Amino acid sequence: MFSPADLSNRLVLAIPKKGRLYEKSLQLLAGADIQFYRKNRLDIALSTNLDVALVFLPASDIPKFVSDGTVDLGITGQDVVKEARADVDEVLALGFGQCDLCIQVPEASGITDPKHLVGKRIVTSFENIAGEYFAELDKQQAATKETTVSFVSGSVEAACALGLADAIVDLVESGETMRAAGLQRIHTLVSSQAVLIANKRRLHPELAAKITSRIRGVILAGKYVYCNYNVPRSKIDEAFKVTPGRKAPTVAPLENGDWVAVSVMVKKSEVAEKMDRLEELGATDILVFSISNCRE
Ligand SMILES: Nc1ncnc2c1ncn2[C@@H]1O[C@H](COP(=O)(O)OP(=O)(O)OP(=O)(O)O)[C@@H](O)[C@H]1O
Ligand SMILES: O=P(O)(O)OC[C@H]1O[C@H](OP(=O)(O)OP(=O)(O)O)[C@H](O)[C@@H]1O
Repeated sequence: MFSPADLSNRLVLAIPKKGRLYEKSLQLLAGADIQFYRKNRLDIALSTNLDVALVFLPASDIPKFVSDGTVDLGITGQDVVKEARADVDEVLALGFGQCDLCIQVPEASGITDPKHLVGKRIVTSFENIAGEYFAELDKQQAATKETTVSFVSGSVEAACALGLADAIVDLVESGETMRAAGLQRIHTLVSSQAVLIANKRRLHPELAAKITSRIRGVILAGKYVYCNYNVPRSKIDEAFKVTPGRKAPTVAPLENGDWVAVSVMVKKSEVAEKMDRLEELGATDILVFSISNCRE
C-alpha cells in the first residue's frame, strides 16, 4: 500500500492501465530507462531509478487527473483529451495509437451526409465531442427536432443493429470493426494519436523536461535508421541529394584514394528506396543499423 506521503516528492506519471495504448506506453518507459517494479494488481509503482511514481489509469481518466494536478505527466489519446475538455499542455505527439473519431451509419441507410442525421439518434462514448458537433449542426440547419446524443461506455458499434441509433460516433483505425458491423464512415470529427500531456503548473519542471526529452529521443530513434556506405568522391554531391541526413552526413576518407565513407541518419520508411538509389549511383557496402536511442 502507498500513502500520499510516498508520492509527495515524486513526479507522478500516468500510463494507460490496459487497452490499445498500454503496450506501446510500456515500451516508451523502457526506452526512456524509467525503471520500476509493479506489484501484482497494484496501480501505483515507484520508479527504482528516478524520483517518479507511475500510476496506471484508464486512458480516458488521465486528462482530468493531469488537468487538476493530481498527476504531473500522462500518456493518453488526443481524442480523450478533447472529450474531457482538459486544460493541459500537449507536450509531445507520440506517433502511435493513430485513429479517427468518425460518424458511422449503416451501409444500407443511404445516409451520406451528417446533415441527414439532424433530428435523429446518435449513440457514442464521446458525448461531449458528438454533442457539440450535432448541436452546431442543428443550429446551422435550423432543426425543428433536436438530434439526440446518448452515451454508452462500450460496444458502440452494436447500437444501430439493436435499433438504438441511426448513427454512431466511434473510433476507426483499420475499419475492420466498422465493416464487421455493416457500418460506413461519413465524416471524421477528430484525428487522434497518443500524446504526452502535462499539467500546466508543472511542479517538477526539470524532471518533466528530462522525461520528455528521453521520450522524444526514443520516438526519434524509432523513426530513423543509421546508414553507412562507401561512394566514389566524384559522386558525393549526388549521394548527398539522396541522403541529406537530419543536419548533414558525416564523411570520412577511405584509405584507397578516391572513395569516401558516408554515415547518415535516414527515415526508416524511406530507407529501401534510398538504398536502391545509392546502389544505382555506384555506392557499395551499404549498411543499415537500427538506432536504439538518440537525442537531437
Ligand atoms: N483501434 C484503435 N487503434 C489505435 N488507437 C486506438 C484504437 N482504439 C482506441 N485507440 C486509442 O486508445 C485509447 C484507448 O482506447 P481503448 O479502446 O484501448 O480504451 P480502453 O482502455 O480499453 O478503455 P475502454 O474501457 O473505455 O474501452 C483511445 O482513446 C484512442 O486514443
Ligand atoms: O478500426 P479498427 O481497427 O477495427 O479499430 C476500431 C475499434 O478499436 C477500438 O476498440 P477496441 O478494439 O480497442 O475495443 P473496445 O471496444 O473494448 O475499446 C474502437 O473502440 C473501435 O471499436
